[in-house]
Amino acid sequence: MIQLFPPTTQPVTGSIGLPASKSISNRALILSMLSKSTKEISHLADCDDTKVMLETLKLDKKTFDIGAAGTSMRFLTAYLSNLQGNWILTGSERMKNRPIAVLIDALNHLGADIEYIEKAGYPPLRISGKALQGGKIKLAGNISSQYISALLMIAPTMKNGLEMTLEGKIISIPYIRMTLHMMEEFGVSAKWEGQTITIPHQEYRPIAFHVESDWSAASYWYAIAALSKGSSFKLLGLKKESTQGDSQVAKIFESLGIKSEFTADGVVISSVANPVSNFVYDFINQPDLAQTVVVCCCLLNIPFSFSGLQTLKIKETDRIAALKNEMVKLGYILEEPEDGMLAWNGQRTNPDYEQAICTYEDHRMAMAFAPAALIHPIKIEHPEVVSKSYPEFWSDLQSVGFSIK
Ligand SMILES: O=C(O)C1=C[C@@H](OP(=O)(O)O)[C@@H](O)[C@H](O)C1
Ligand SMILES: C=C(OP(=O)(O)O)C(=O)O
Repeated sequence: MIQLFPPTTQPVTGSIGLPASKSISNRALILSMLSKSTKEISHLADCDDTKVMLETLKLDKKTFDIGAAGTSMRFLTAYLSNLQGNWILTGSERMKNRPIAVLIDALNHLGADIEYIEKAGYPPLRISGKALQGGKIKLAGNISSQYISALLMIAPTMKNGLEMTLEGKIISIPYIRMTLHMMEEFGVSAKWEGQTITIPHQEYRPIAFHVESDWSAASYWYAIAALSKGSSFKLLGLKKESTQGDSQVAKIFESLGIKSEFTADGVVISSVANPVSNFVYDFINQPDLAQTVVVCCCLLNIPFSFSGLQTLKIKETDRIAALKNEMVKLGYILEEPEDGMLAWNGQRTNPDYEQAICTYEDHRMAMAFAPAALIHPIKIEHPEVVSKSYPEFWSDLQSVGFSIK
């Protein structure tokens, strides 16, 4: 557990070399394998979720423990089911409770041979890999876009390609677009019309690839800027025109008083204006920003009504329950008016600063609550969880004057 203290001098300023995007890194690694590329992937993420991907893709074992990495589990399931050999994929206790049936049913329908080792519908998985023929499938588009990205990436390698029809409301769309965009960079084209994505059989082209910095990681710096009037940070390696849906954080925080100015090597963010007095937002396309914005709005005393949060229950933890449990320790009472929503009407209770914030093996719980140190005394349990996506998070905070005990 750590106790986090704010910088003694404010406003806070600094230049932050953000981590590389794990979403882009993990796609680049799969696409690089599929294109048989020996070319460099530069600025590859150095986080747990990418390390486990790199380790597994060495294929020097038969059983791989994927830990808590959702993208790695889903992308590797599709990749290995299409590759000759017998493989076992397992993961953390939480991973064994994150659903994967939609992906397994789709792959098995395409001719894959994947069995559940413990509980039906969840990892661990036994995969008898073989070249898949491809064809037509239908699958739910409203549970996790990672199943869709996993299937899309192997699609052009299958003899008959893939025609995928998505059922229900499609969630996390920017991540699907990111996959298709990167596949295009690796030489493969796709057609997306309505609910159907079609990818004929094609060859991937090996290319050198540079990974952008992570816009989701940038969100914690936006929150710090919003909570410390007059503060300013340069966030290195971010691009305005990004395939990352979480680049929308710049727009979201405009409502919270933050200006974003793009330069050749990143973005300069500064707190310049007063925030809105009430905030309504639909996070369906940016689920990973929700925790940052929920915590930040409470701390700014801005009542909110947020929707599009239905997928938060099956991420690293049930993030809706975790936010409600932990915000109350700081004295904010959140409500869940209906499934997929979280709201705060300004209702407060006495905070209990003796209670540390629990992080539930969720990196984003630790990082979303860290900015709270600017307003409340705060202790955070298991701060090491940040290594899932942002290993240098605490040292970056220290570099701008936060202290940790
Ligand atoms: O494809 C990706 O890189 C991701 C997709 C999203 O998951 P869902 O599609 O399950 O919402 C997101 O939450 C996750 O952190 C990364
Ligand atoms: C949901 C996340 O990751 P994943 O699903 O890849 O484990 C995340 O990083 O917030």
